[in-house]
Amino acid sequence: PASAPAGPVADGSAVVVGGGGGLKPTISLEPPTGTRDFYPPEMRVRSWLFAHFREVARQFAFQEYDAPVLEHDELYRRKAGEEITAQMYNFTDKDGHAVTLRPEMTPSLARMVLALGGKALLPLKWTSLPQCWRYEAVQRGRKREHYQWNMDIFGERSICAELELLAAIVAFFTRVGITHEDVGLRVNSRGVLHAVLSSHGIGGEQFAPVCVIVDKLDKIGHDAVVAELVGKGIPAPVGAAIVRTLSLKSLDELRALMGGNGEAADAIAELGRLFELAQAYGIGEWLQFDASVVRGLAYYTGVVFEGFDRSGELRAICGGGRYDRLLSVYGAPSEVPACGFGFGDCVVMELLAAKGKMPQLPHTVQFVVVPFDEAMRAPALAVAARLRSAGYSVDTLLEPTKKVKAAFSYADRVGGQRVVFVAPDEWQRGCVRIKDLRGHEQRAAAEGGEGGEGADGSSKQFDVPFDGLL
Ligand SMILES: Nc1ccc(Br)nc1
Repeated sequence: PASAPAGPVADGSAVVVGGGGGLKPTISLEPPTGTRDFYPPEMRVRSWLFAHFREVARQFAFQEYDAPVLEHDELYRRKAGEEITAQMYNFTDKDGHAVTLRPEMTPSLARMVLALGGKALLPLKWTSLPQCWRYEAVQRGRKREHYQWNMDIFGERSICAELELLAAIVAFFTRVGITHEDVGLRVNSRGVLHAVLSSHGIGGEQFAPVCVIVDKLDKIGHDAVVAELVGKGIPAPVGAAIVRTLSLKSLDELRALMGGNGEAADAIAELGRLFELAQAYGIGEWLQFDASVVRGLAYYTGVVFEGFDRSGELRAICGGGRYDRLLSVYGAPSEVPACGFGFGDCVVMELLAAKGKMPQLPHTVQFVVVPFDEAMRAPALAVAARLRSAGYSVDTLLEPTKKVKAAFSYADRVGGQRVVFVAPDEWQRGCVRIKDLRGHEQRAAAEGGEGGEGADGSSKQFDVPFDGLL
């Protein structure tokens, strides 16, 4: 504001950047299109969310890894018509290399596991919290980056791997106060789709593009899906049969339609086993079979799943599935079974806000050390150092002040819980004066006074020997 002083003042009030006249930035104050700044309040929420992700990963015995945000373009060359590969944030670098900001983490993970070769001790359970990117046309006005919690298991062919992943997702929701009445997990298997295509003599190379098209059913509708499948050489009656399997509402219906043996029957039996074991894990109420779940990534080969909010207001909260062929596609000498999920940081925030579960995370500091004057600055630093050596969070008032009000004003602003005054008289006696600010607003309200004084007139302040400050 124009009235704000140009420089620091000793009354503890905030100095406003750019005060003393209109701000005339010589740079853009906005981050690049589609990206976000995380100011401290938003960063506290993000750190809170990531801490829950990491704590669940720890409880499920996953190990954290990371990879460069920049990858070779070739890692994502899948030609299955996916949106994710059509919107890559890719470019040619100064060495002429075709590179891209990663649109997802799974290919980087597959590359790392393949690089380990025989040294990869399977099963392997790894987690990461990568920032992932896309380049969308500006008019869509959508974000171009998000953080996506990844959890993956390599080396386990049975649905016990999917069960760990689903249980981890449930554990996260439970930790943040979201219940199975708020959200659910839709589960299906691409094995059924693969069986339908095989039964019509349609080869494996068409499987991924068909899945990508069928995943658009909700968006473009039945006829458009069948038409796009025809465009991929899938006769309309086969396309209609595929779409029909997606509308089935139960495993029994699916079993009845697909018959009791062969690839479809195996996929259905696996799903039945998954739902049965889910009960033992205590997550049965969260899961439901949904034949329409396909997910839009080309490399899924088996069970697929997604988290959804039961109000129907939000987009998918998370999604994942089995991808047993990805390492083979990258050249692995034999098939390495794998499954995993991605859980973005945006939709879950909308969900928490809608459910009133957003955390209140004020900035707090345990001690604010205040030198009485310049002569007390050195002792004040010694006091701060001693408190920090004991593990406390300590802010030091950089501008000495004799005004208790100024000290309180600053301490209030930075969320200080106690103020440590370092003044000559107490220091002569080897002491500092500590004033407890916690709850003083309540005391002030109760007494209608300035606060800082106890109900019995005693102030919540006490002198403490410097040597006893631990
Ligand atoms: N794949 C991807 C990357 C970035 C965002 Br925002 N959404 C999806």
